[in-house]
Amino acid sequence: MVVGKIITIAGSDTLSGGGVQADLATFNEYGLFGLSAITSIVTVNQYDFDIHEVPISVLAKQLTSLGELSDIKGIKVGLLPSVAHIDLVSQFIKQYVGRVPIVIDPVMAFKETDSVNASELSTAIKQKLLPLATVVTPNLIEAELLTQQAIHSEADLLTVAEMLHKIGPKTVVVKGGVRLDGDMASDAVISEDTKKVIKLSKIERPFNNGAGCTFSAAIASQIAQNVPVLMAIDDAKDFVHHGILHGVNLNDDFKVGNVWQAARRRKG
Ligand SMILES: Nc1ncnc2c1ncn2[C@@H]1O[C@H](COP(=O)(O)OP(=O)(O)O)[C@@H](O)[C@H]1O
Ligand SMILES: Cc1ncc(COP(=O)(O)O)c(C=O)c1O
Repeated sequence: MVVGKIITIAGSDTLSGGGVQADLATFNEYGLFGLSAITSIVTVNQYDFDIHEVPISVLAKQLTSLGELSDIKGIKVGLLPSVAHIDLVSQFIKQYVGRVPIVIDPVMAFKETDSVNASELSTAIKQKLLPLATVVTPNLIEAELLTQQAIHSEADLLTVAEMLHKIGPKTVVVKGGVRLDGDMASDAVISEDTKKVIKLSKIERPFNNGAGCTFSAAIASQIAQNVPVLMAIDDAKDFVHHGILHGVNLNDDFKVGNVWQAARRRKG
């Protein structure tokens, strides 16, 4: 058996909740070999975090290395810290469009990102990345930034997902997650012939750092291996649910712990 190769282009999370670390762990669980280009290094403690951008020339060299590899099965994109990073990654993934699935997780909902920067990033993501995407997976705040619409209900999730679908991605998943009120973690799914909300019970233990990265990496892993996209989304939801349920406590002071990607396999 030959193991398939998949690429993540994302930030490094020093505490391994999200980012490249979550993506690689997820790819491994789905039987793929993950390769990575790092866009930024995120340092975190319980009070704050900082995004240290990787210079554009260094990201370009990583992408050149990855571009020389054969038989890539899919690409997942996470945190891109500036418009210049978005431009470069957009150029890179254009060569793969129509050949392999491309999953874009438009990571922007860092509290420290000021609104000017968020609005610049959001405009660039809409123009340069969403039209290239097989699947795009914004969380509630990112979907609000991308559409300038407030989201308060499942109906709102569906409305903004439809707005984002018109920009060009084949499938849109807007994640309500813990941010939407209610007992359920609900996500809206829109594609050409689908309009639905998927939901599982909301887990109260706050071990969901990395939930979004893990969810989109799980979708990418499956569609890279020809699983139909709607089945891949349902399975990714189950995968991340187990990961939150059996998440990793960092220390007693941290309010949030990490998703554990091996949870479904190890805990069943
Ligand atoms: N506490 C939770 N209980 C159950 N599912 C959750 C919980 N938090 C997030 N999810 C689910 O995990 C996935 C990732 O969502 P979310 O955490 O909103 O993304 P992000 O990490 O990008 O903010 C979604 O399917 C969401 O519904
Ligand atoms: C590099 C990086 N990307 C993305 C995220 C977002 O993670 P999540 O999956 O919780 O949205 C984080 C969070 O710490 C991160 O450090």
